[in-house]
Amino acid sequence: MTFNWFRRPNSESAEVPTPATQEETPAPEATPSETTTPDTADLLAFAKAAYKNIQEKQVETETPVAVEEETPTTTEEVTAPVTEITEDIVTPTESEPEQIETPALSFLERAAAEREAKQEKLIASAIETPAPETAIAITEPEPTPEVEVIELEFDDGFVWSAEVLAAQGRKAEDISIEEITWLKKLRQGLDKTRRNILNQIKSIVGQGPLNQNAVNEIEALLLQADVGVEATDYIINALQKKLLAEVTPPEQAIAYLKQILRDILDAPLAHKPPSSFAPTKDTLTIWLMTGVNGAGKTTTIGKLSHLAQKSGYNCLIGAADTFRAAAVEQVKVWGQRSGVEVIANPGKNTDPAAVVFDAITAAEARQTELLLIDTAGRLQNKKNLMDELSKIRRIIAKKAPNAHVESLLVLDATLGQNGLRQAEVFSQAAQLSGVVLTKLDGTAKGGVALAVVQQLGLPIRFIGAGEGIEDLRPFSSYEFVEALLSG
Ligand SMILES: Nc1nc2c(ncn2[C@@H]2O[C@H](COP(=O)(O)OP(=O)(O)OP(=O)(O)O)[C@@H](O)[C@H]2O)c(=O)[nH]1
Repeated sequence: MTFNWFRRPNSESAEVPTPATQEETPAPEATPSETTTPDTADLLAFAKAAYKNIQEKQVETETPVAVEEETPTTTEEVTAPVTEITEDIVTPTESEPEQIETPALSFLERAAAEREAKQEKLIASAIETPAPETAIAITEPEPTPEVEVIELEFDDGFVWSAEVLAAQGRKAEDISIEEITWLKKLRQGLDKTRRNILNQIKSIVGQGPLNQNAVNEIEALLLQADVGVEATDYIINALQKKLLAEVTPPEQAIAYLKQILRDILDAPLAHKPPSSFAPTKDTLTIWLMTGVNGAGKTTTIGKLSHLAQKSGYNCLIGAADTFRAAAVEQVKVWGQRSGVEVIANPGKNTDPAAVVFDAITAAEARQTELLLIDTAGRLQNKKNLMDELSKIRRIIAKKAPNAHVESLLVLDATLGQNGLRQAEVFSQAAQLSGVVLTKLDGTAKGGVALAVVQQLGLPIRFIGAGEGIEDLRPFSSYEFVEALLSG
């Protein structure tokens, strides 16, 4: 059965109820790990049962259990599109009615239908300037992405990951090797932040009532972890309220600290319906991917398209970062790797809105459920960026009025507070609805996640913890905080 990562039981968008998540926790004393987690011996038994179950499944299927690929170093080897269609794009006019054919046809028939549709000039759009180029390239993916087996090991990381899943009410028989592998990666990725800074905070908080010195120390450590001034103030105030007033046993104090961090991370979702974010089957969802060059936008699009494919969604990529020539090539490489088609316009200086237009046409013809759109990371100035993004939004609103649209900002965690300054420009330009935090592996600035949420008021939707195609998953505040403080 296909495992839907976007609706994973312990992710925010889950539809499956979790018996003891942080949202349902009335007080810090009753966090998942304290209420539902059995004692250590039981947890070990749980981990062993999960391990045995995964082993048995592996024997049954005799197929590789996880995917991991080398990041390609050059684009040339794989960029040649399998199919390239060159055609005239008839510039749509404002006055003509919109008619889009979405038949279930073979690939060639669909391509012909698209051509015909355009030739008949039946498509209206909000493109203000005509698309200068006259060719659309559809990079068809190779049939199956490469796979590589990941060894199943019953090690410390496995036990920790199983414990985190157990604490969220998961059953040993439902746990997959991929979930374990991801949690191990997350824990490893946050290792530096945890070791350098948060372990010290944990030991101070665990020592009993906070005196002023302890408060000052915690404050300095949080700032070092790039938690940011606002989130640090919030944490300190909340800790002081609780820990100055009462004598709290160390475990409870730490549980309280974890609760505070989760509260910050979950705050932007407080008034949202739980399943509002995951793509819905049989309807079109469009995610506009924004962010400065180098943040990991292209890589994220590749990883998301792979995740969408394996979660059972029809996915398509629109290469609308036409500002930088190499960006289109890079996105094509990722399309090849994840087995997802890329809609691009091969000419130079093409209108990104025209690419979006073509991508939506293709998405409608192919019954695409998730369309990922790459956008330019750098334009001459903020106004250009705003103009371009709003033009893209207008095209989407006109051409796909029923699509569910989200705008995600890709942020490089290693930049810490500097990344946030860039983020503010995008948040003014792009009507952002969430953040993808990349490169959490190997940085000591993992605390920036808290700053992002507190300062931008945006939820983190995905996190990246490595360069491989499997190294990005939906964000879970519970798992993140556990990896940060108890990994
Ligand atoms: N360690 C690590 N590296 C990452 C992660 N995500 C992306 N990268 C690396 O960051 C670099 C930049 O990623 P890109 O996806 O090319 O970034 P971009 O934002 O599309 O930038 P341009 O390609 O310049 O437009 C690449 O070397 C990626 O492999 C991550 O989660 N962890």
